Amino acid sequence: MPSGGIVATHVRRSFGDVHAVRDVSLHAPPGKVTGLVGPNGSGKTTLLLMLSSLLAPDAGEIRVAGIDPVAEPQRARGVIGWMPDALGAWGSLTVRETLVTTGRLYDLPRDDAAARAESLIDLLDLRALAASPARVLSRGQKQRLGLARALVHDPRVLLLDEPASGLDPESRVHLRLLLRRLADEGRTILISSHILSELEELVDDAAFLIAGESVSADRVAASAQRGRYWRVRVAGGEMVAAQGAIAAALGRTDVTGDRAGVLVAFASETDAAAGLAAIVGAGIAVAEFAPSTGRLEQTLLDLREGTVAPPAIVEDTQTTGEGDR
Ligand SMILES: Nc1ncnc2c1ncn2[C@@H]1O[C@H](COP(=O)(O)OP(=O)(O)OP(=O)(O)O)[C@@H](O)[C@H]1O
Repeated sequence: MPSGGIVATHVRRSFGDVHAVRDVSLHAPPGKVTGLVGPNGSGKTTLLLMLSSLLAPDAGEIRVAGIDPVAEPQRARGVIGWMPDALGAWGSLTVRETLVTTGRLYDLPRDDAAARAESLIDLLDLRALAASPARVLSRGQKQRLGLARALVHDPRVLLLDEPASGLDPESRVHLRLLLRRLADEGRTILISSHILSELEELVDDAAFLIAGESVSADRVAASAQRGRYWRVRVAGGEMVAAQGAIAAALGRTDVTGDRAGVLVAFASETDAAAGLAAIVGAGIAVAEFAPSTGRLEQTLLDLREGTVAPPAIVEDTQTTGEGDR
């Protein structure tokens, strides 16, 4: 069993007939931001609740910074910062009062709790809202308060459920930089999300959950290696003509397209590079050539389907490319 950070071994939890978590093993090491990736209902929140000592597993072993949250929940809570997907309770308390009260619940002396609240208000950019009651905050502002609350007792481990949801682009960049800094200080960070484009930019590594089961590292590596769709955008080109020209350049009939470009599946990056050379060699003015999905999204699609799944079509496939004219 690996030590340090978060370690789960064959963890299981059912609710009556619903097997929310069937068999999950994972390791989130200190100093890294680890993503917990899975479709809706795959058991992410149930697992996070067990890791954070708020729900008992039916079977399996959990260690968080070396502590067993089942045997020693209070000790575990002392090292864990938990941010649920929705900020619960205390709507009438202000942002400042929420943080001071949380600090007091973690046994911080009054002055320390007040000082900690002020530094977290600055860290999470909540100064203008410090005296506002929590109930008037927007979803994104509540997310920031939720993260501040999770950090009150300077935890070594952070468990974050959908932390980026509701954040505008600037706040997402801020979150990414903050989480990187917290990880660089040696903290263990586990973040769940099903919005993979958000997670992609935040995490060092990812653990995948499918139908309550963790996916082995070998299977994830194999899925990540498999082919994917690439999107080609031709400079000033008209889409239908570009699609035909690219199909001819590649000698293929399975080339499709959408409003954002022409879509071609390649089995590997090497094949994609050779395909790009063939397209450029045929005199086609390529303005963009990139994978049509992010790495995490592609891996998850592959794990679920067992095949290269076609990407989401941006708009109807037989567009005349009005935007290009
Ligand atoms: N308290 C509960 N009682 C009964 N069923 C539950 C309970 N909590 C979760 N479940 C069920 O367990 C399964 C896993 O739910 P969970 O919330 O852990 O998934 P998730 O991966 O976090 O989903 P999402 O991405 O939608 O938040 C779902 O089928 C859910 O309906």
